[in-house]
Amino acid sequence: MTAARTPLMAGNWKMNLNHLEAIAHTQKLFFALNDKDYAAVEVAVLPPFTDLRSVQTLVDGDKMKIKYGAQDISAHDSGAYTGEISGPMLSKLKCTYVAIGHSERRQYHGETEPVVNAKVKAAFRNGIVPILCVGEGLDIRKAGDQVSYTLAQLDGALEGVPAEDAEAIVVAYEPVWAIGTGEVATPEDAQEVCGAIRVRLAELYSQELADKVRVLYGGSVKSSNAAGIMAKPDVDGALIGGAALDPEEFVKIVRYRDQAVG
Ligand SMILES: O=C[C@H](O)COP(=O)(O)O
Repeated sequence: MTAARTPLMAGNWKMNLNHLEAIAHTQKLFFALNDKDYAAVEVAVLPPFTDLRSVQTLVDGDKMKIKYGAQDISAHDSGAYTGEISGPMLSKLKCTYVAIGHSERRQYHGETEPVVNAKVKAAFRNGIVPILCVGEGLDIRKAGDQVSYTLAQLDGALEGVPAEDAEAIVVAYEPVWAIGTGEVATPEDAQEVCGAIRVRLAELYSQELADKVRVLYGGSVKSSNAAGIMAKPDVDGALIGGAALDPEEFVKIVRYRDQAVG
C-alpha cells in the first residue's frame, strides 16, 4: 500500500460479546495498544448495537484512540421501521464507521444491491464512513468470475454516490468462501481483486480519488497471515472476524509489521 493511505485494522465482532464482555474486551485493548500502534495503524472495532454505548463511554472516558462503529445501519433516518437502527442514532453515539453489505447480511437478511446502495447513502448522510463489503462466493470463484462479480457489487453500491462522499469510503473485499472457514485467500488472490476495485474506483471517479480510498481484505485473517496480505500494494488493512474476538491476537494483527511475511 502507499504511505499516503493509513492502514485500517477493523475488528468485526459480529453477534458476539454482550455489553459487559465488550467493556472487558475494550479495556484489554486499551492496556495493550500504545501510541506507536496508533501512529502506524488505525484501529477500529465494530461491536453489536447493544455494546456501542458502553464502548463509547470507555473510549471517551479513557481518551482511547481506537475508533468504533456499527455492523449495519437502516436505510431510513427515522420512523416506523421496527428493529432498525438509524444513522442519526449511530452518529449520536459518535460512530466513525459502519459495515454495510456484509455477506452475512446479504445471505441471511436478503440485502440486495439497492438496499446496500441506500444504506451507503444513509451512512454518508449522517457523517458515518461506510465499510462497504463486497466479495464472491465459492461457485463464482470456481468459475473464475470473482473480479467481474465483485466489481458489479461495487458499481451497485456506489450508484448515485458523489465523489465528495465516495473519497471517504472504505471497501472491504471479503471472498465469502474465506469467511470463518480458515480458508484464506492467498495474498495474490487478495491483490487481484483489491487492485481491480481500485481501478474501478478510478474509472467511476478519478485516479486521485482511487488512490485515497482504503481497500481492506477480510476472510480468516490471523496474525500468522496478516503480514503477507498487507505486503500487497492494493491491500490497505483488514476486516477481521473471529481473530478479533481474542484481544491478544487482534493486537498481534495490528502489529503485523512485527510478523514475518509467510
Ligand atoms: O467481517 C469479517 C469477516 O467476515 C471475516 O471473518 P473471519 O475473520 O472470521 O473469517
